[in-house]
Amino acid sequence: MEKVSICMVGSGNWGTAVAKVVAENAIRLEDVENRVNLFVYDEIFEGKRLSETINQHHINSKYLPYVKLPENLVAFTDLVESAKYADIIVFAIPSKHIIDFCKTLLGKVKPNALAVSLIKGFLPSEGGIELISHTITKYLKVPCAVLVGVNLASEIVANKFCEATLGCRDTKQTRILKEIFKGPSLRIVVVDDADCVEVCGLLKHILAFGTGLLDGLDCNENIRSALIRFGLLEMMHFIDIFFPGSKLGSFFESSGISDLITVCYGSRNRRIAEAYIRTDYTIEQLEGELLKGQKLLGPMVAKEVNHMLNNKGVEAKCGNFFNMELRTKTPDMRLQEYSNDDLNCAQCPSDCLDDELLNVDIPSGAMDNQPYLNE
Ligand SMILES: NC(=O)C1=CN([C@@H]2O[C@H](COP(=O)(O)OP(=O)(O)OC[C@H]3O[C@@H](n4cnc5c(N)ncnc54)[C@H](O)[C@@H]3O)[C@@H](O)[C@H]2O)C=CC1
Ligand SMILES: O=C(CO)COP(=O)(O)O
Repeated sequence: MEKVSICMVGSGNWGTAVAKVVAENAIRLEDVENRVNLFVYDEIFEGKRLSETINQHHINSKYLPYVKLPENLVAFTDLVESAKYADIIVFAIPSKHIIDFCKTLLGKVKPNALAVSLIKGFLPSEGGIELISHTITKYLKVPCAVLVGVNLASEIVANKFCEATLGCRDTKQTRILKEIFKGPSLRIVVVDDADCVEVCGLLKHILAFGTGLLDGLDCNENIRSALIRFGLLEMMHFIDIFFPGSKLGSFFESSGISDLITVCYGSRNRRIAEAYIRTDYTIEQLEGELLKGQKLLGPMVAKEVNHMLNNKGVEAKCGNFFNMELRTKTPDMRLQEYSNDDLNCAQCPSDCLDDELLNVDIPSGAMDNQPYLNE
C-alpha cells in the first residue's frame, strides 16, 4: 500500500510546532511516509539561511528556537518541489499569501490531495467573509479541513496538555488526520462541522476585543462572564444564519467555548482594546507600537460581520456585542466619541440585550445529532 506523504507549508512559530508533532508521528505510523517536507519561506537569520539551519542543525532559529526538530522534517525552499507528491498539504502561512500559494501549486499537486488549514483569518468577499478553507478549495481545487483550538505553540512543543478541534467533512480522512496531528499531550477531536469550527475561530476575536473594552472601562468580572455567555449565543445565531447546518456539540469543542474563554481572558485583541480605552492612541498606533504592525483580527472581522448582518437585516438578532465592538472600528475613534448608549452597553450588557432575541431554540434531539467523527 502506498504510504501517505505529508507536506507542511509554512515554518513560522505555529507551523513549525505542528510540523514537529506531525514529523514525530510520521516516524511512528506505518502507513505514513517517514519524511515530512516543510516548505520554508527562506530568510537569512543571524547570518544563515533558515532552511539550512533547519536541515543541518534541526532548529528553526528564528521562529521556534531551542526546540530540537526531528531529523525526518526536511526543509524545502521550492514550494512546488515540497508539495508535488503530498497526499496531505498543511497550510500555516499568513492569510494574505494564501491565494498566491494556491495559484503556484494549482495543477502541480496530486489531484486527490487533501489540504488542512491552520491559518487564522479570512478574506473579505462580496458576501462578507470568505473562509480560508474555502479559498484553498477554490484556488487549489482540493478539499480542505481545518485545525483550530486553544493552542499555544510553546505549550505544544513542551508537551503540556492542549486540545484542538479538527473540522473535516470527509469521514474517510478522519483516522489519518487524527493520527498525524495528535501529540503526546495534544488531544484532537474531529468533527464534521468544518465551517462552524473555522467561523467560531474568527468570531471569538470580536468578543476578545469587546472584553478588552470592558476591562478598559474598569467593568467587573461578572460582566466578562455575561459577555462570554451572550457572545456564545450570538455566535450560534450568526452561524445558524450564515453557515446553516452546524451542530450544537461543535460549539462546546476547543475551537468554540474553550477558545472563546481563553481569548476573553488573554489575547492580543483583549490587550489592545483595553489599551485603546485607557490611552489616547488609535488602534492602528497601538498595533504599530505593541504588535510591530501586525493587524488585529477583532476589528477586521467585526467590520465584515457588520456588513453581513446589515445586508440580511438581522443586526438585532445577533449584533449586540458584535456591534458594541464595531463602534470602535474606526482607527482614530476616541473614547469621548462613544455615545452614552455605547458606554451603557459596555458597562451593563443586561440593559441593552434582549433576552428574547438571544434565546436559542435547541431543537429536541439536537444533542443526539453529534458532530463527532472519532468518539
Ligand atoms: N502562532 C500560534 O500560536 C498560532 C498561529 N495560528 C495561525 O497559523 C498561521 C501560521 O502562524 P505562524 O506559524 O505563527 O506563522 P506567521 O503567520 O507568523 O507567519 C510566519 C511564516 O510566514 C512566512 N512568511 C513571511 N513572509 C512571507 C512572505 N512574504 N511570503 C510567504 N511567506 C512568508 C515566514 O517565513 C513564516 O514561515 C497564521 O495564520 C496564524 O494566525 C493559529 C494558531 C496558533
Ligand atoms: O486567536 C488566538 C488564540 O486562539 C489569539 O488571538 P490574538 O491574536 O488576539 O492574540
